[in-house]
Amino acid sequence: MSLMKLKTENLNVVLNNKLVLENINLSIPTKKVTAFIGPSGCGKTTLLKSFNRINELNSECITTGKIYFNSANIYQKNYKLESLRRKIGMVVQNPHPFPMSIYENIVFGLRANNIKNKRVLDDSVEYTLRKTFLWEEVKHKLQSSAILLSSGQKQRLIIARAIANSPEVLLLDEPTSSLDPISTLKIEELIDELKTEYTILIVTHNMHQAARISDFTALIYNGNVVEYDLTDNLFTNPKNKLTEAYLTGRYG
Ligand SMILES: Nc1ncnc2c1ncn2[C@@H]1O[C@H](COP(=O)(O)OP(=O)(O)OP(=O)(O)O)[C@@H](O)[C@H]1O
Repeated sequence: MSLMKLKTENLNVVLNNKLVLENINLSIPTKKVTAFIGPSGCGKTTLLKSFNRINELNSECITTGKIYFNSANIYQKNYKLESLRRKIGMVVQNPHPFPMSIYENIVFGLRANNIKNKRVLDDSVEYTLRKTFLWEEVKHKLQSSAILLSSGQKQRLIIARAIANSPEVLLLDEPTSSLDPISTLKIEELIDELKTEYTILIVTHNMHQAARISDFTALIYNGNVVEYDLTDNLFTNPKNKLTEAYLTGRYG
């Protein structure tokens, strides 16, 4: 378990009376990139959102089973959700920074935690912007509105904002689907850099992207894990006929 950051055990998710995820058993290794691929509607995003219990914001969601995070079951009663969501940050498809300055976007979570020391806030802004390769691009305009950044810069800012909360895990839900090829490449390089410090789970529609950036891949189909393996194995030597059919474009 020590090399595993997250582990699901018989995870089922029902949304509005529909069984969306069925008996998911996955171990997610620490400081690796794990990709979830599969056809539209198969349950990838729901699976991603189960790792920080965001699904529960939908009152019609019923989750059963367990997810261990650092060996504690996050679905146990009284698990502290606020700390869970700080430690497991999430970045979604369309980058929407808060309508405030670049600086304030990044320190938002710190301020919410009552951190007021200017030096600490400044350091966090510089550290996270350097980490996301944005510092040189924005250091002269930290007080400008984040809304004015390009889409690719906004997505890196949102990753910087997640990192400012000192997470252990980053959940990325199709983080490049609205970006141009150059911005996509920058995010992919960033993910490669970030995995030295964080455990990364990514949902992507783009199989080439999964093959390029992930260490492990799970193919989800109809709410089930069809195959989960090292990305190289899954793409070059799939064990399941369904995986082979999906990878060769015969369905999905
Ligand atoms: N709030 C909801 N109520 C009922 N069903 C839902 C709800 N949200 C999602 N679903 C259904 O759950 C299934 C899985 O959705 P999910 O968004 O997890 O799939 P996905 O694989 O991420 O899809 P995509 O690749 O299109 O984003 C779909 O059939 C979807 O229609």
